[in-house]
Amino acid sequence: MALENGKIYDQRDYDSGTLGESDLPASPRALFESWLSEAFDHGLRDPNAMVISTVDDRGIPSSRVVLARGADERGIVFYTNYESRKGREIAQNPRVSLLFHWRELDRVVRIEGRAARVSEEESDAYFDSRHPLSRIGSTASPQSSVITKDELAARITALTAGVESGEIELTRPAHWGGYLVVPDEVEFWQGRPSRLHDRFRYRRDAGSWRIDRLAP
Ligand SMILES: Cc1cc2nc3c(=O)[nH]c(=O)nc-3n(C[C@H](O)[C@H](O)[C@H](O)COP(=O)(O)O)c2cc1C
Ligand code: PXP
Repeated sequence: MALENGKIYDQRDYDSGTLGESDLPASPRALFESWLSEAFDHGLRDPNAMVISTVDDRGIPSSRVVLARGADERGIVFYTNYESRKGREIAQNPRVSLLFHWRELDRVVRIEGRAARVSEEESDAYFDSRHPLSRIGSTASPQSSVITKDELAARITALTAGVESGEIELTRPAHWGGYLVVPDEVEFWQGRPSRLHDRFRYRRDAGSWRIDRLAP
């Protein structure tokens, strides 16, 4: 047991690999994609899971896990309820922070950027690809609202009955869709022994990316 008298004892060293100047492409995209592929190849569970932090209009931050569903030349895409806490906060302040932690590889990627809704067509296409029960869940659930178990069950039952009878078509509801996070800053962190980690930060700079090594 690592928890004793309120203190947590665990001093694992990080020694899965290194990251050096010669490993760094000119833009962060290629390195992100190779780290994500390695996380999948390693058989990690939910390698596309990331923490997204938002802030409300008082500057109070909040974080939760979502699944990245796209990574391309534009940035990172994820899907959620636009009326959820995170959706309301993004509407007030589009600045977000993303964090991927692949602990079995001793790697972290931190991304700071702005979130904006993807096109209706892009959201429709992703919604239509989802498991039917996930489509029902995200249509019926007023994510982040206070709700009773009975009320949620009633909403799911009513929607399921409507879909099964053919009265309701399970198309994407207006309250659910994707966000694209366009990065301004990306940090790659590779854990190293004795806490002397390799850290490189990419920042947008006059149309290209400036790269700096950061102290661990
Ligand atoms: C592994 C994992 C993946 C998740 N993926 C998503 C997701 O892609 N979209 C989503 O809305 N919620 C997802 N959730 C649930 C969120 O963590 C969160 O509970 C929900 O989005 C409500 O957050 P909010 O009230 O802060 O807006 C996921 C949770 C976990 C643990
Ligand atoms: C509430 C919620 N919404 C959306 C998702 C992502 O669903 P999908 O795998 O269909 O993209 C999850 C995954 O856990 C979730 O918990």
